[in-house]
Amino acid sequence: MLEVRGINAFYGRAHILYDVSLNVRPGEVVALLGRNGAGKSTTIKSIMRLVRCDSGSVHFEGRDISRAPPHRIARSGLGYVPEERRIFGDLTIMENLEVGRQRARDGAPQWTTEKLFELFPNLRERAQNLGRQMSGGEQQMLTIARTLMGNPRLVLLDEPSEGIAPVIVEQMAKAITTLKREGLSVLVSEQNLHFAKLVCDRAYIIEKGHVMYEGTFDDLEAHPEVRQKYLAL
Ligand SMILES: Nc1ncnc2c1ncn2[C@@H]1O[C@H](COP(=O)(O)OP(=O)(O)OP(=O)(O)O)[C@@H](O)[C@H]1O
Repeated sequence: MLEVRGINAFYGRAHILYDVSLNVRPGEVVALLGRNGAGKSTTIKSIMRLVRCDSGSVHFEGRDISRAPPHRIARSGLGYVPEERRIFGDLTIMENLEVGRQRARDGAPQWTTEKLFELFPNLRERAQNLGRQMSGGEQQMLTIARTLMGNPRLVLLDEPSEGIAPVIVEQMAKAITTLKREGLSVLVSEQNLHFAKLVCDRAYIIEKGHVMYEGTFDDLEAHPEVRQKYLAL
């Protein structure tokens, strides 16, 4: 479904990702784990072509999107939820959702505002409030909901649990499990191993721009030295 092969990414002259490869199969929720600064966001931005990549390729549903502009990639059914929750503070929650609306897509769950309010009940209560009046956790939910309004087949979620209260993290985990049940594929970048374990089928670990591990959470459980080396703070 999503196949990243050997990408090298750069900010200016700084080489950040080294031959990063990973894949997400249809219906899978896959974690990209790693410490602060390991290269998780850069990997996700590289898939969306928001960062310069000099080699390798990205295929989405069999099509090479390595040279496509970001807006074209987003329109092809690949949703992106950035870490820095870019909601519109002067628009209501309802209006924020409308901004994300795209056509229905074959093979993708179809979202309405009503269905999204079932997924994130907090948003329903505050549908007419302005974006800027919401808490960090609610803004995170809104960013995900707005992306879902585009009816994507796969979503890239950049650190959804970062900086939000534990009770909201739990709601987020439940929501992602529902997305999986709806048939959506997800690549989620995370530092929170507990959260990732709750929602993901398997994981990649990235460290200093290199993929160092690929496997299931049971494998990871059985190898505390891997967790210690690449994930412990
Ligand atoms: N715009 C930028 N210009 C230059 N270097 C950057 C830029 N953004 C990130 N970096 C560097 O690239 C490396 C990878 O950063 P990245 O944001 O991908 O890490 P991350 O794993 O997502 O961590 P975080 O949890 O901090 O987001 C870091 O060394 C970071 O300092």
